[in-house]
Amino acid sequence: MSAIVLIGLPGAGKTTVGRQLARRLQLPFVDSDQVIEDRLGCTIRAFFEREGEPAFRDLEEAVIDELTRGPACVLSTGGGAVLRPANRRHLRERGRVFYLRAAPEDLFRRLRHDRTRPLLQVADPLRRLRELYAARDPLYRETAHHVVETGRPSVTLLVHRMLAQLELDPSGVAQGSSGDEAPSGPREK
Ligand SMILES: Nc1ncnc2c1ncn2[C@@H]1O[C@H](COP(=O)(O)OP(=O)(O)O)[C@@H](O)[C@H]1O
Ligand SMILES: O=C(O)C1=C[C@@H](OP(=O)(O)O)[C@@H](O)[C@H](O)C1
Ligand SMILES: [Mg+2]
Repeated sequence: MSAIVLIGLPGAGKTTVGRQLARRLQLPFVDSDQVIEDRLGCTIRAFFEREGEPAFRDLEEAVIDELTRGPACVLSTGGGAVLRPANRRHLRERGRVFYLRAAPEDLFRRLRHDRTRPLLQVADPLRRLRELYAARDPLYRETAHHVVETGRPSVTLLVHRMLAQLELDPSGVAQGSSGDEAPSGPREK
């Protein structure tokens, strides 16, 4: 296993939880959005506005391919990483994937003053989050090995729960039902 991967909608806590999880596991923390911003030399929001979403997705796909081949790490992705089939395959086959799930209303509460998320700079961001949830929840579930409910628990508690999952199943091989396994069929590795 090379990467412990966090996926989920904007505001789910991928960056925040991933950083703390990496610290606990003494693994490097990598955020694919941060890698992209470092390479671009500008923010993702600025790049989205200048070049459009498809150009961002091309870059994101290349970065995810590269990072999932790299050394062991905790890898937090951008919320749209699961849109490309190649990303879904690479993340699931090369990593241990946690879907951080939260309801659109919780995400809206966390992000309503955040101006860095390009897809949410619209008149009705809650409606947009509901649309994103409807479109992407099946893709997150298809990609994930574990689903973690993130609406109420603190970041620290979430990290504890993820560490417990990793201890239950350290090899990445399914060991029967543990209550929060993603119902997405047999493991592929
Ligand atoms: N479990 C949580 N409880 C409360 N606030 C959270 C939780 N997880 C993340 N946050 C807050 O939500 C916001 C978005 O978190 P972030 O890590 O940037 O999400 P993502 O990377 O998934 O978009 C941040 O302000 C963060 O502090
Ligand atoms: O949901 C998305 O499509 C996106 C989410 C962002 O990351 P966060 O999930 O960390 O906001 C970032 O990758 C980009 O703005 C696109
Ligand atoms: Mg993030």
